[in-house]
Amino acid sequence: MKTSIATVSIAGNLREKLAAIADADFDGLEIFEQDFLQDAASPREVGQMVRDHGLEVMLYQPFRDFEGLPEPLRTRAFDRARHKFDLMAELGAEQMLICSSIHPQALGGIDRAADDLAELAGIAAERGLRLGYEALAWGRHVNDHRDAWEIVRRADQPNLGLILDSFHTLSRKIDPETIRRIPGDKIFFVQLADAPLIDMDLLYWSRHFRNMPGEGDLPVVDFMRAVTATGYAGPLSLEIFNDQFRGGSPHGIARDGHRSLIWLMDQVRRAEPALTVDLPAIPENIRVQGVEFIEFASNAAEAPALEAALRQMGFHREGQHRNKSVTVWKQGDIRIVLNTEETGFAHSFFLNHGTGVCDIGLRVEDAQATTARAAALDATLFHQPLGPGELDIPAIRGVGGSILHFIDEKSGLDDVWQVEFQSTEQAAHDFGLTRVDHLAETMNYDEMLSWTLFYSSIFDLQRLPMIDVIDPDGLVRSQAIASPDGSTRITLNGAQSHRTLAGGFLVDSMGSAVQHIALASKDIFASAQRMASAGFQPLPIPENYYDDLRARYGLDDDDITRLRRWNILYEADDDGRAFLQFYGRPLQNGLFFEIVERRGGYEGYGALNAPFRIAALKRLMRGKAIPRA
Ligand SMILES: O=C(O)c1ccc(O)c(O)c1
Ligand SMILES: [Mg+2]
Repeated sequence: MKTSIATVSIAGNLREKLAAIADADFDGLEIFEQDFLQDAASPREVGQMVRDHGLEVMLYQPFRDFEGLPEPLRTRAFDRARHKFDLMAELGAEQMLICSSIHPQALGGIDRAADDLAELAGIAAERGLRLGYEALAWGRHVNDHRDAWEIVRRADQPNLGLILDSFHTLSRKIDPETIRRIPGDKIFFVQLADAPLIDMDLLYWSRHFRNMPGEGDLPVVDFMRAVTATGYAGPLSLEIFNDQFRGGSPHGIARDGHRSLIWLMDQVRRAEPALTVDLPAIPENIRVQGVEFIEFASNAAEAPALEAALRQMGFHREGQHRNKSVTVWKQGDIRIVLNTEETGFAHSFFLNHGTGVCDIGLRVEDAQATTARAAALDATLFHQPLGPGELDIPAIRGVGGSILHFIDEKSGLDDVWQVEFQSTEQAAHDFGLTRVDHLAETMNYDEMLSWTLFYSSIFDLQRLPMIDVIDPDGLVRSQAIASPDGSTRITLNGAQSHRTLAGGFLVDSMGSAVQHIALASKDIFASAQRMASAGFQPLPIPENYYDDLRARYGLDDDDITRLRRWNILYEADDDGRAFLQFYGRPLQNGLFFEIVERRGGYEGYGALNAPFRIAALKRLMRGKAIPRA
């Protein structure tokens, strides 16, 4: 499989783009005219720069407003094309994209367009160049790949073919199955882009909101299945116009793009096994069976506050690491690891971010298969020297400088608690907390798509619709991803301003990701009561909230009294499913715990309650001197 990306898709000047594209392992690129005109180097030098990076110029684009023009515009359009052909020769580009005309004077007619393109193809053939014709979704006369194909077919020139772009086809809801009828060798180039489903003007949508395959809502897998079925064997090229990407990290965006293409073709192969996909075999999306552990990095001065908070929530110190200053705290199926080592990864995390979650252990069926898939999807494997008797647990780098470890039963990695730890305390009691319900990770808004793609391409984690969380000082967008059985849930919260609670956390923790940890209770009222008697102080929720709640759900006085008594927030749907939650007070760096109970399989996360929670936290934090849990 040959991969390519249009220079327009990433930030930076042309040289930065080339470096990032080469680094991300693409085979080639589409040179966008603008990128190249802005560079000081001559076309010949630019061509050499591309080849010096080990890349190939796979397409020169775009050539606009060519077909269907009346004279004298028609002659001028041919002159313009000749000039571009000269330039392409210098650049070493053999193929040009012609997009369907939007010229106000362009005349319609399939044969007229076919005649113009056939004549131009003749001129291009003398120079050994190929032309590809693409239907823009907003083209004046041609805006459907079926019409573009009919024009190419009638023009009947060996060096004239069709260019398909998933955005133009899918944004107009044209059935991608229609592509299967086109001969693969007449498709000269394939451009890929996804996009979120937003009802807006096609041109505006295309120029600002495209994103990588798998980051949006368009049926890009169906599109590529149809393309693959034609026998098309040319490059797969990303052409992403996106406002955030233009200002993002060139390397990060290029890596995401490469990842998205591998994800896409892996999905194509799984959806339609009869197709031939030129991609090495990789394990399928990894099913996550839950969170095995959450590891905090801390130090001797800060750890006691966290230990006190754990005790107040009903955890006991179950084990002490045999070689290291690491303890494990347990309740139900929840394990929280506290690492106060003065060397190694956790320590460097602590130095960078302060006390925070440096490592998450996920339960999987096969840890080796997990890192194999992650590596194939361009994730970075993580290793650290092992101490005596320690297990080699596969790991990769995750969000916010943290690590993801993979624990399986198959290779005995789930024995780590017996092998590496000495048992210290027996459970005297528990407060009814059973498992990790979800982890809430905070990031800059601009990084959300990237981390969503990271999780959903490697794992079998599905995106729920994105929601807006209203912070009094700005908007936070929240993207939940969850395993199909709900055993693993992560919310990715994108902060657009440092004045939001989430944004403030990013500043204070120097970009740490896990801002809060939600633990599931089997009976939230019982847990709240027992935690309170152990000294746990919940986040106080104001009276107004409960007045509103009574009206919203028609709850009776007893219900309201009980909820208010324990500062529990409530959300429900029309089918009687409900979500109950309360929060602890922020610990070091603003990290906090949440206790939740899901009734009847409720799938949400309390979005309606989030503004109340945020306001309450901000009131507390403004009062400074945050009581330590
Ligand atoms: O937005 C545009 O003008 C434009 C240009 C060239 C393309 O290949 C495309 O898909 C869109
Ligand atoms: Mg295109």
